Amino acid sequence: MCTAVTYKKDDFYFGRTLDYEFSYGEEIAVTPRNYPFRFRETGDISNHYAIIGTAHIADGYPLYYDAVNEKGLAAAGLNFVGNAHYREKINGMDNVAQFELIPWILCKCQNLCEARKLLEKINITNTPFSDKFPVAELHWIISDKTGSITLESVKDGIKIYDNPAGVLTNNPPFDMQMFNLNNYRNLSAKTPEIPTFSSALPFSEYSRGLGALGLPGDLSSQSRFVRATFVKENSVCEPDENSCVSQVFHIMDSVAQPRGCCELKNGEYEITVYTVCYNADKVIYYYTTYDNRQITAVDINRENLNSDALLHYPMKTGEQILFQN
Ligand SMILES: C[C@H](CCC(=O)NCCS(=O)(=O)O)[C@H]1CC[C@H]2[C@@H]3[C@H](O)C[C@@H]4C[C@H](O)CC[C@]4(C)[C@H]3C[C@H](O)[C@]12C
Repeated sequence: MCTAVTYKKDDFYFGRTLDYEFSYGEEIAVTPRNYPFRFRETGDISNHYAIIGTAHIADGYPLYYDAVNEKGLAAAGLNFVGNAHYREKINGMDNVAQFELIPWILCKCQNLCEARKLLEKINITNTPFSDKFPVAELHWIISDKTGSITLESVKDGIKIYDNPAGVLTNNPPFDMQMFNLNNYRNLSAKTPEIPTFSSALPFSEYSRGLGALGLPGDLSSQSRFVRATFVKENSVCEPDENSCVSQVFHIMDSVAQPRGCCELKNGEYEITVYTVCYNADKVIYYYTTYDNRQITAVDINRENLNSDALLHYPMKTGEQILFQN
């Protein structure tokens, strides 16, 4: 399972948890403006917006899972198993392989408005990167400070939804996730003053937090969608950078997976492998990993963005505990 969340304060933040039973060996990859991107069907792009994100690097190519470009446009791919459906090449369309989608959008578009326009002719193809990598069944959230959209390629064709929640998890399709929120419209951060259940019974306010009783606490995708949306919508924080970064990690912690609670058929456990929070305005990548809870950062502005050489930083995965005595 995975969850992506956006957060707007003075700056715009974009975060995601990557939940899985193993790691593909991801790194923080900075693609500078002159790195030549070779797209299988739409040609080469040798000059583009610089990109920072999480990627598995294969043969010198960044296979991005999530990323933001230097203009503040962000995107993330999340599992959409059983629903994602990609096609063969179609003449007259922009034929983009599933693994090319994030770089293709972030290379070309500086904001969500441009991304919407670009996606008008998209056909996501089932071309694998190589024999080593099966095509990943994903759907995507694409966001900037003005809002978010969800992109799904299903049997019926391409679906592009406005995403007013600014949240994405996994199955079911996005329109069903949004509809399901209706079932939780009574939830509140405040405890209701007057019980609506009955005026004849002696209800007591025996605990704080009663307003959100019924918020689903499990790890299913639909429950994480509701929970992340509720926590995000009720989130309160100061506008400075450290407070916002901390708050976005808190929102994502509300849907994180501790080892042991989600056992798979093969006896393995799904865990939150890493959590990333991008400041999309300042283009800084903040992350934690399952075993390294200290926030670590990579700032794109410290790199030579006019270069043509892909840069990558391995994630720091070991716990860093600060002893105070
Ligand atoms: C497994 C990841 C998604 C995690 C997730 O959504 N988990 C939820 C599980 S579930 O639905 O609830 O069961 C996805 C997100 C991005 C994916 C990677 C990116 O798409 C980049 C390449 C694409 C290649 O085709 C396959 C390898 C790969 C390196 C992908 C491996 C894997 O499918 C990743 C890492």
